[in-house]
Amino acid sequence: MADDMGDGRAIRVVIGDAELGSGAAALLDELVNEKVASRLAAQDATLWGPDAEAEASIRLSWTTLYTTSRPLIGQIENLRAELRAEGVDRVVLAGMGGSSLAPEVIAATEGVPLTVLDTTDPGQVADALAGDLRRTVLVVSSKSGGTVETDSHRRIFAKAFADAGIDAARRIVVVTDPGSPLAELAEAEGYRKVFLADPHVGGRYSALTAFGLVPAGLAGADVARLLDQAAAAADVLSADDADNPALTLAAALGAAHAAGAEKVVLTNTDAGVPGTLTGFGDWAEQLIAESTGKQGTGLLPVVVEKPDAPGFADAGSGATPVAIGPLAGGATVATGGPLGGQFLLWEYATAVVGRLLGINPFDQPDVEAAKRAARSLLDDPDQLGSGSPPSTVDGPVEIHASAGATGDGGLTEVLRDFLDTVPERGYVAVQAYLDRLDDASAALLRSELARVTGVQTTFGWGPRFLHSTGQYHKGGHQNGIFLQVTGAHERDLEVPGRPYTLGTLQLAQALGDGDVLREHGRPVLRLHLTDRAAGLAEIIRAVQDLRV
Ligand SMILES: O=P(O)(O)OC[C@H]1O[C@](O)(CO)[C@@H](O)[C@@H]1O
Repeated sequence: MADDMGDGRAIRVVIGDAELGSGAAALLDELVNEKVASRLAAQDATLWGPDAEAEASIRLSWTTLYTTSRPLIGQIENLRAELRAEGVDRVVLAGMGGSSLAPEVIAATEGVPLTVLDTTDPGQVADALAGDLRRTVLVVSSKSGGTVETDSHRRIFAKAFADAGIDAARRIVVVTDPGSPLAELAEAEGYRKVFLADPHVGGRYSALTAFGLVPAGLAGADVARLLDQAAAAADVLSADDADNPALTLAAALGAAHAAGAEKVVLTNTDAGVPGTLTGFGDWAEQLIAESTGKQGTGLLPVVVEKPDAPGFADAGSGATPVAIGPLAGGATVATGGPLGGQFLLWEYATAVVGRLLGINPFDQPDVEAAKRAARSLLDDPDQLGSGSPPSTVDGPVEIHASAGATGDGGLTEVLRDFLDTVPERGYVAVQAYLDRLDDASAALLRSELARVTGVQTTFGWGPRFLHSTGQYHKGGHQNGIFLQVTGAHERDLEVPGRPYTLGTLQLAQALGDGDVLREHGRPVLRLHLTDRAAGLAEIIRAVQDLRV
């Protein structure tokens, strides 16, 4: 157990299962003897073998961010005070994956309002635009400076500010890497402020860089405290000691994987308690999936709603139920401690799991394929159309069946055929290219499908998941089946300066990723909702009918 962290909660990892504990103990000895923790803290790029060394040598600065990010605190406070003095107190963040997941969990955990745009759903973006623009600052966050979703949001908001008679340049703040196209553009456009992040930290390890701290800090989160929490955890996480919580977590997950448990089911076991890490699973999901899901191996994170949700206590031998919070609800592993410390805990542990699995935890080789496929569809709008014609229609649901699902019957039959294709120890992935606020009921599909099938089931909002579990779907264990849900748009939005609308981009992303998954031999079923609310209700009913 680590030292107390000042707020009464220490960074800790507990293994609550004897068999898993003994498997982990052997790995733990190995990790301690090989001095993996101290070498990681010293940013030793040789830890993942010669193939990963070049990339690792420019990806390890996250181990000392609790020190190197300190100068940001004053800059964020000053900008926040300036904006407040101008009556600007609504923060909208445009950013995908590592450029939005950390600030979202920081803001949610601290209870400060932050509107996150990590979607191409026109309705969701239109709702964000409908907020009070006079009080709004847009933070545009992108390491590469070339992410299409984020660039689209910037274009849409810049025009909306201008249309409302607001000087857009004064309302756009940029976080990016030095020398990126976005950094250049921000300078050319005279945007209010550019925070240049440390380029030696990858997106999913960037929680404590400007990517995590600027949007959350502008929204009112106490980012200095976050760095204090990470600093307080640093010594224990870098110690070559069997009590090191990061080594314990890595050894548990590594031992579980070696025993066939390639899925990690995550849930909060202290939801509702003050200080609980709200939404932490979604951040950890990207870290784990993009870091480990490659070369046909990896850990598949399955984020579930609560400890008694299907897939957790009944995780089965193919999955490890991990509690974020106290060991409860059937969890075999639990992690505890404040947010800043847990960011660092999971980053250390994931990097160490990468070494145990023999992969490079700092690249994402399969993400680009889906981006390429979407781009080629956007370049050829004829091919895109509204997608190929449905194989059949059941009320408000158009069924686009592929291998394994005949599409001849109604929705229930099609779903039954489709679900029959899941391999033993496989998983079902629900991918909803919808509005995560207005179409929130889509998320019920995860628990309903998991309950009916008894199979581990993930849920992701598209295109957000493409920057998270999307890597694992193509690069990890090839035993997933994919249920895509797309929907008609009541309203669409032009992307200024681009020949496509947001709705077209959203559809291209769904179809493009579907094509890539099929190329990998994976079954894909797309259900298109001509009426979103009625269609979702219909799918949920059809899933429930599978029980009989
Ligand atoms: O910050 P960027 O460059 O816009 O990238 C966003 C996300 O896209 C990815 O590069 C690939 O999905 C993630 O690793 C990253 O967090």
